[in-house]
Amino acid sequence: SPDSLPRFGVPLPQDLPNAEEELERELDNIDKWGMDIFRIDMLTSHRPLTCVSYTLFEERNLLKSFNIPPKTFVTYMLNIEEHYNKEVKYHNQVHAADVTHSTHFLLCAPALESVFTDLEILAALFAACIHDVRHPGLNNQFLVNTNSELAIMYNDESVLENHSLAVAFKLLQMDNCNMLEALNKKAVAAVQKMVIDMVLATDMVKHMSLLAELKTMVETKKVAGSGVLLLDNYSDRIQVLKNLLHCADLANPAKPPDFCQQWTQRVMGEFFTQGDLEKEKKMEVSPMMDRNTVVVEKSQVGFIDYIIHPLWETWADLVYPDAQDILMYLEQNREYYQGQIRDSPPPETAGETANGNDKDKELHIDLTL
Ligand SMILES: CC1(C)CC(=O)N(CC(=O)N2CCC(N3N=C(c4ccc(OC(F)F)c(OC(F)F)c4)[C@H]4CC=CC[C@H]4C3=O)CC2)C(=O)C1
Ligand SMILES: [Mg+2]
Ligand SMILES: [Zn+2]
Repeated sequence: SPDSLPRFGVPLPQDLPNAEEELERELDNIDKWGMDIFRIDMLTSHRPLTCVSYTLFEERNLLKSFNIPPKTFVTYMLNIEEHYNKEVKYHNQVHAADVTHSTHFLLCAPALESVFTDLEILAALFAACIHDVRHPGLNNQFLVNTNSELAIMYNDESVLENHSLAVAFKLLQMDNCNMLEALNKKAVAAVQKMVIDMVLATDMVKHMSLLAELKTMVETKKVAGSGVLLLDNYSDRIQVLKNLLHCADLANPAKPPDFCQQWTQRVMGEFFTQGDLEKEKKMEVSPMMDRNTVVVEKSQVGFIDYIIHPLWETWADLVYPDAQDILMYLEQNREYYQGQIRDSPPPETAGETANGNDKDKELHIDLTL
């Protein structure tokens, strides 16, 4: 019947004869880390978020469990997808679909089996879908420095993250978009609180404190007899979910090399666009955003060494041994970028400078001159 939904939630491109079977083949990998989200973006005429989220909610039986009418779910998700900015090179609907898929994969870890309730899983997937909606391709610092409407609205505090949350909950109230309408008030309030806590935790200014808490949790990790994590209070449960979404948001360097490199191209394209705008406005150009000075490969090695590897190493400890393959991709990508840095000096041996002098002696001489 005409009002029945397309099989994958979204209409497929007419000019691609076997789009449906191609898409089915890609979605067969939905439980795998290496699913090709870029191909799904192409096969769905740039609606990967609605397609992936609809497929995941169906696979996890969440539509039936929470009496979410499929039509309402798809209407809301298409609306959310429309509110991601296609002109933005990185923080667009493909990133949202990728983070949603990565969130699903991380929730599948055996160490987390039957740890989270369906309501918590719904909240985590929903948070991933909406976490960057209406992202302008500019970072919080820029919005604050330019006294933007948004920065004033949110008093300079996690401006983008607050904005995405407000837009997502506002869209829920539009005609036949309220996918949570069948949940009781208590459940809606619980989902809303978890989604807010998780999305606010994707602001990179929270990274170091989030990682410190995760490290503490790993050190004091309580495991049930079956090997699954024991999380017996909201604070511990939401802390794992915050870190899970943060890991999904920071998963690009831990993906297969060709996907990692596509994400890098996209994010540098977005960063350089902001850098150009900062130059135009005679502002100081933000780190890693000056297209004339940035060495992309060096930025990636630094990003992996300072941010990505410490986080993923800790996550891998928490769910040991479930994230070992992800760590392998991360180390492989780090070596790739390190190798791409032209005339990169050989790794220094301990205690010697490049020309073989002893570091301390050389430094001493400098100090006395
Ligand atoms: C300069 C250093 C030696 C020391 C240092 O402090 N940092 C961190 C840093 O400078 N940051 C922190 C992360 C910020 N950031 N960066 C993102 C991002 C995504 C994908 C990237 O490439 C590839 F994976 F696709 C990427 O590459 C990077 F090299 F640019 C950056 C987003 C992460 C989450 C939310 C929004 C985006 C966000 O807030 C940017 C500023 C260092 O990186 C190394
Ligand atoms: Mg964000
Ligand atoms: Zn994001």
